[in-house]
Amino acid sequence: MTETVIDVRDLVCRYGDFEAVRGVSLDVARGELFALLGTNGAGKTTTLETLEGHRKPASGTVRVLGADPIGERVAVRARTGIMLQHSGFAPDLTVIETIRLWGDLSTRDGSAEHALERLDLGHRRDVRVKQLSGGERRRLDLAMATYGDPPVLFLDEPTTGLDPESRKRTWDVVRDLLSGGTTVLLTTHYLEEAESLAHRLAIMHEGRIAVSGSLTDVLARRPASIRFDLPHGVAAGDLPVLSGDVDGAALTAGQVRVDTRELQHDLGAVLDWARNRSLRLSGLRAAHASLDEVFHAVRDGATVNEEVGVR
Ligand SMILES: Nc1ncnc2c1ncn2[C@@H]1O[C@H](COP(=O)(O)OP(=O)(O)OP(=O)(O)O)[C@@H](O)[C@H]1O
Repeated sequence: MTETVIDVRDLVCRYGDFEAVRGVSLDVARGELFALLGTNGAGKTTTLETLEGHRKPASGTVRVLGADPIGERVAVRARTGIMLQHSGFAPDLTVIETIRLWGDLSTRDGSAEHALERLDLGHRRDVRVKQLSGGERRRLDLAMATYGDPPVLFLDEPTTGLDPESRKRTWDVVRDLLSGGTTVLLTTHYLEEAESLAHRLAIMHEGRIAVSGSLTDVLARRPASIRFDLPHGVAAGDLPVLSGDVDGAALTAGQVRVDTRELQHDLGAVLDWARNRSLRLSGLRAAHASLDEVFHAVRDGATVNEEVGVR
């Protein structure tokens, strides 16, 4: 049986009269990475802050390793690594002094050198924090969050501002931690980060989870597409009967664009049709919806309140 490490039930958070989180439920199993995506102001950071014990829910429950992050703060903090969206460093301390200070404050045992090496910061150990690049600071943040190998990590936009190379290096570190059994809840604005790392994900919009599940579950919320150029001499009425919708305006312009929930069936029908007529379909493309398309549909309100795949 999979062990639930992070459990959020019907979470509501308010800032004064404003309801920033409006009934969010999610769970994350041991060794799993759950990515929380969403529009600006969707409530991702607020959700994360309640799990980190920084914010008291207006209602609902949050549990980390079975404990209440506020009521059992000391026990939970010792076992969670937190990477905030914005962190404050003492600018005149060196990198190694910063992480050692962190180690002294932490209730976890760990090695400052190991934490730095893991994030490829060993060669920067004697540099003052104020001299680090933005990307190096972000890596120092992650080194501090992962100091002493906590079993749970909360990462709030860990790769924002990193160049693609540094981002990929960070992903490798996160993958290593996952394979060692670490449980991760991550927020990000980079959809490819969620595609690359997440076992499951949710897209939040205006305080609610609009859609969640595995990547396959989430992509299945939007129709797949089939595209090809209308072959020369073929009339629109000659096209095969498909379960999906054919875009009439595109057809007038000589393009066949079909949005379908039955990709395999409709693609098979198109290929059979072309083979029987010895037609060559130029520009043929068939694809599931992308995460980007699902995200935009959520932002535009198309799939809000259609949760899928929540265990
Ligand atoms: N301290 C605060 N006081 C009042 N409103 C706040 C406060 N912090 C956040 N909010 C509001 O709550 C909502 C959720 O904010 P939150 O930071 O959780 O969103 P987010 O999904 O993390 O956004 P982003 O992707 O932009 O970081 C937003 O409308 C935000 O303006």
